[in-house]
Amino acid sequence: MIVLVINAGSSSVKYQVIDPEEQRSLARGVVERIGMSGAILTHRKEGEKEVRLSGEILDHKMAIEYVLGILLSKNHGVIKDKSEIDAVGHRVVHGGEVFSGSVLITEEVMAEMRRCIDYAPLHNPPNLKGINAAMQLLPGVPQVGVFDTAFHQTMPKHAYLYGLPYALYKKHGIRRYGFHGTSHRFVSDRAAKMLGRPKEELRIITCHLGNGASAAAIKYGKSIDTSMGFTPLEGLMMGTRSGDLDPAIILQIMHKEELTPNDATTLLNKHSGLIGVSGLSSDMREIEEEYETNARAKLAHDIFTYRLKKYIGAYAAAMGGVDAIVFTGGIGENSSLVRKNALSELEFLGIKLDHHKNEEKSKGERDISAAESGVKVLVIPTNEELVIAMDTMQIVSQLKK
Ligand SMILES: Nc1ncnc2c1ncn2[C@@H]1O[C@H](COP(=O)(O)OP(=O)(O)O)[C@@H](O)[C@H]1O
Ligand SMILES: CC(=O)OP(=O)(O)O
Ligand SMILES: [Mg+2]
Repeated sequence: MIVLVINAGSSSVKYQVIDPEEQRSLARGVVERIGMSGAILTHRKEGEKEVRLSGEILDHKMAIEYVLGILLSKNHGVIKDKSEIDAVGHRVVHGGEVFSGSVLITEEVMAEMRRCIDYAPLHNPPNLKGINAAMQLLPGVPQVGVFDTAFHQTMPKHAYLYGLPYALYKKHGIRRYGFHGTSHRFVSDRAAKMLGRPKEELRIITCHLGNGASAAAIKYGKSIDTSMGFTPLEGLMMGTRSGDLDPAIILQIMHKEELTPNDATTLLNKHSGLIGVSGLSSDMREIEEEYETNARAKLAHDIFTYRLKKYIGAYAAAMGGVDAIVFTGGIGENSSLVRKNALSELEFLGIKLDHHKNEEKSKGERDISAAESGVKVLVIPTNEELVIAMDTMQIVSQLKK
């Protein structure tokens, strides 16, 4: 089986061609600068060198057309005919309260997704554009939606409601939804497998640390709390997003700096976090390069890890204990300094790193806890695209029955 996985953002489309039966990726890439001058397609066929093409790509449909073109091409392609694509799996960021699992995309599902636009005005419209484009370009091919919010639909009410008038929840759906669910689900399942224990027995804290970052408390296989909220802005500090702050600050800076709601949204989402504090970069690698020499880079890093530590403590409390902590995402998988600082002085919770293992530059799944640690500390590379392809395969094979 061949599944095309699509993650459509506002000006980019990431894609991957996956054989879910073999759990193998055949090709992957990204189209960037859609609708701007000088769009770029970066494509890599498995086992080959990356290629870059540029052109004018006006919209998401053209982007996916371009992608299909390269997938069919003689030199860099992986299929001979469009009909070899059995299904398309789409990342959809916001599924509201309607979607607690992946679904076959129908007209009704599309209508529900459109209703969720209000909740995720930055994310859902491009996701829908990607779906519409794929439907037009691959007519008759089943399309599946996999939601960032779905895995967190198991949170209890006391975890997902804010201390706001209850009517706002009823009227406008104001509540915590949580995101990165596909990743939290995948790495918590992998963690249980690594530990050789059923997930129904385990309390796991998963830390997805990429450009966006979130932590989740997974108790006995279910998400019971997570740090992102109504939108992906809440919780941990991120590359360009503030994470938690006193909401009164927003009103105050809008007033003092004469900002419109749009300006404030941009300030909090694009100019805050690591880049805002350091004035240097949103990229953790660049922050770490100057950790010893640049006080603001160190400060940004320290805020990042201090806040992560606080969430780990909070989620251990929320679950009445913790059996494993998982680090994933570009930062979680690669930064030994983030892992070391976030877990420092947590011995009282039974958490003890093996510093040698933490520093090892290996890729892949690994246990980096000390032998005597009561809590396992695991590094597990995430693979959201594989999960999307697997869910897509499962839903499509049920269709055939
Ligand atoms: N070796 C490394 N050390 C520290 N940070 C790293 C390393 N490699 C990648 N990162 C960081 O990972 C982040 C990107 O994570 P990734 O999961 O790829 O992002 P996205 O959320 O866009 O998928 C960046 O901040 C990058 O600096
Ligand atoms: C929902 C979200 O924050 O996604 P990303 O990490 O891809 O920005
Ligand atoms: Mg990622």
